[in-house]
Amino acid sequence: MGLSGISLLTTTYSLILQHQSLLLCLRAKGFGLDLKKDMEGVDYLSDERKKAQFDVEAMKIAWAGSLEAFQLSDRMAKLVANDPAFEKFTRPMLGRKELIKNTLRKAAHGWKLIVDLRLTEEEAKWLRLYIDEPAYTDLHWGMFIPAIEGQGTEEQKKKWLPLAKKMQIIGCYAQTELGHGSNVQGLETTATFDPQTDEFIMHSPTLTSSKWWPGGLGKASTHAVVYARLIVGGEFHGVHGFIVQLRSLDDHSPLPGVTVGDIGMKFGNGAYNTMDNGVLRFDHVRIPRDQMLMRVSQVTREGKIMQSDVPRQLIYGTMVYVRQTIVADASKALSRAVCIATRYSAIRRQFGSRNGGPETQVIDYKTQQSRLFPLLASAYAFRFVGEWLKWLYTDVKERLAANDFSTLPEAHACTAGLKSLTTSFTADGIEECRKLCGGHGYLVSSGLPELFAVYIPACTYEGDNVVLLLQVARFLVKTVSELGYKKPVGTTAYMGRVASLMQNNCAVQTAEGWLNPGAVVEAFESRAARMAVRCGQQLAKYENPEEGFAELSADLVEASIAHCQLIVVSKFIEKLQQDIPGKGVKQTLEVLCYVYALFLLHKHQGDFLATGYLTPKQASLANDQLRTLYSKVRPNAITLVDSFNYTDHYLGSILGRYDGNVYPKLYEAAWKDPLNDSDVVDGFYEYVQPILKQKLRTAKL
Ligand SMILES: CCCCCCCCCCCCCCCCCCC/C=C/C(=O)SCCNC(=O)CCNC(=O)[C@H](O)C(C)(C)COP(=O)(O)OP(=O)(O)OC[C@H]1O[C@@H](n2cnc3c(N)ncnc32)[C@H](O)[C@@H]1OP(=O)(O)O
Ligand SMILES: Cc1cc2nc3c(=O)[nH]c(=O)nc-3n(C[C@H](O)[C@H](O)[C@H](O)COP(=O)(O)OP(=O)(O)OC[C@H]3O[C@@H](n4cnc5c(N)ncnc54)[C@H](O)[C@@H]3O)c2cc1C
Repeated sequence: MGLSGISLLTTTYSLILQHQSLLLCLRAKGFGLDLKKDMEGVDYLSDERKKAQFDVEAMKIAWAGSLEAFQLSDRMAKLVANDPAFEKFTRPMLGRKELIKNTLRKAAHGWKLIVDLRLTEEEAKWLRLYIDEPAYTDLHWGMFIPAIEGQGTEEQKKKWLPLAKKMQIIGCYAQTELGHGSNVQGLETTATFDPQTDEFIMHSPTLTSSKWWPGGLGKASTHAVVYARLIVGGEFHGVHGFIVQLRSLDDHSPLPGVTVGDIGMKFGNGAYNTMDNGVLRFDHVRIPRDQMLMRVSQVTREGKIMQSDVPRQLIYGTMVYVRQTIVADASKALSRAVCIATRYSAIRRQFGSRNGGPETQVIDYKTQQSRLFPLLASAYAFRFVGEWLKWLYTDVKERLAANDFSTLPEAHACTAGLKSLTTSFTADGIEECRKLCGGHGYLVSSGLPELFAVYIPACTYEGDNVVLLLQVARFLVKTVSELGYKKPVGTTAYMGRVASLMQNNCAVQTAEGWLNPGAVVEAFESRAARMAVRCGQQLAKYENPEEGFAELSADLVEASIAHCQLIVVSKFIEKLQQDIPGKGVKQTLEVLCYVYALFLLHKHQGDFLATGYLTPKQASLANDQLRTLYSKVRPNAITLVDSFNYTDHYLGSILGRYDGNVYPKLYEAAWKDPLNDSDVVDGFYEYVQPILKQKLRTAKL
């Protein structure tokens, strides 16, 4: 018997096992048989795993970034998965109060582990990821502490950071208000200096000045960094951050003049409802002068404003930091959804049975591949661009500490643009994964609805994605307008070759011609440069640049997307120029890199054609190549998602189980639903039976 014969037999056998275990479960409900007799311990995806053309263990390390990073992440994943305190299956069924209490309990347990096991900051971040539940601690560690680190003076850091890092105070980041989020300069909360008492008076003068949204504010925080209009001597001196105590450290009650609470339920069950997003109002609350974060500007005892050499934009610095972390998190959320959809697509069969043989695995349908594999490739692309962005941010942070602010504008543009690009794509990608799983994807037990609900606000928080792309557009327009006298550097260096990028057209003649990193990068550079220059030319027609910018904003957003996609493609290609050990690892990543680039090229071919860089024939060759690439991904699909090294606990999905034992577990889970605790539903006798028993007086229905 040939290899294919053996494989057919094994597949058929796996299928029979699945059907057997399903039958056992069915009987379990109907005839009282033991559910445990389902095929626990069988790996239904083992055939798929045998198809891998690369070393999976080496790919896990490439995905993690290094052996050490892999080991660290793996240790934390197992620590969480093996600790019953972090169970999360019941989460979507909890009421809000229970949900929040449950989250507080988990956060306390997580903190205890951090202290008892003396975990490093890096380990704590992985622990948080695998606990997989948004909590007030995210804002405390992710925004309150970074705001003090970035905007506080040495003295302020010395006073507040030890308290915060030992969690003797809990802080949040209170910027957004009911009336303003995007427009930070439009905030209405006031901080008025009182020279008599050497204090600031924090006040909420209008309803719309109420702080609204800050995570951790609603119920947990004792303190906040509050962004408010600085008023000294009756004059407005811009928006600044102030450390304000909100609740008593004894009994947690709000301090006098402070009104604080939760803003209410958000989208989905469980999901982001584990977070106490809050509302906050001040009624002339006094704080000492030294609680204004004073690295950027200082207010003296006499009420003088002193500006340091630090640019004003540093007040927005915490957002740059968090946007960078959000890019790294996009690859985690997308890869998680893709892992679920890929494994399930290999288990799920529909149509195509011949002579009583097995039906076709849905992953073998070309349409399924053309929807799923670009998402898989994007997860890897975002992982590598996130790695690069972390490096960029670390570099900027070191420079800022040394008062070198030269790279801040580029860091702002990159973090804003990539945050927008990766979160929008990931949110859409998770929903696509749900659809790729058919009906079962809509079940909470697939893990996808909650993942979607918890993820989508990433398109809004830390800057609405369109508002952020407009920031990138400002940066691009400025770069284009300075081309005559200033050499562009960093991610806009390609603009320095704008003349040739505008002139030279694509030289690709065959589908294989697209398997060339130079050709791919040049295509993305030309498209981005041409779109930015075109916007610049259009803008020049307006007398008032702001009016022109507003009028052309939709085109400017598209130019920003083109620029950001170029960054992701280039960073993937640069990654592949590094040494990546392991049999077949680099080759497999090369395939994914081309899938990512050519998928984008196909999706946005309108841009490439309209800018005149490509001919329709060349665009069509790219699509031909894409089809070939999908066939190369297919045998590696399962092991590519195994390489994320996600535990079943983290995935939280029956469809995405490592062993592929989907049907029995779905069936079992259904019977665990509280609705199935009794055969006759609560309310039947009051509301259903009377209808059944009614005697209709009219026969017209
Ligand atoms: C269990 C135990 C656990 C243990 C702990 C473990 C550790 C856990 C760690 C967890 C980490 C996770 C952290 C992540 C959590 C994520 C949760 C998210 C919660 C959400 C928070 C928020 O949403 S906070 C609020 C965010 N708000 C915004 O983003 C507002 C968006 N708006 C703006 O950014 C701005 O207002 C603006 C940029 C859109 C406009 O501002 P403005 O009108 O002032 O500016 P201009 O357009 O005129 O620009 C002026 C000038 O400034 C430049 N610029 C703008 N922004 C920046 C910037 N950020 N940095 C640098 N420069 C900037 C701009 O380019 C202009 O420059 P010119 O040179 O003048 O052109
Ligand atoms: C889950 C969640 C958690 C949050 N956590 C915090 C937190 O911890 N701390 C905090 O301070 N804030 C927090 N926020 C608030 C968040 O930062 C803001 O909601 C966000 O910055 C968007 O601002 P906005 O709500 O004012 O949107 P808006 O600006 O009102 O956006 C509404 C629409 O207008 C469009 N728009 C706005 N301005 C422009 C423009 N100039 N040009 C074109 N279109 C425009 C937008 O694209 C969008 O379509 C959180 C929000 C959410 C959803």
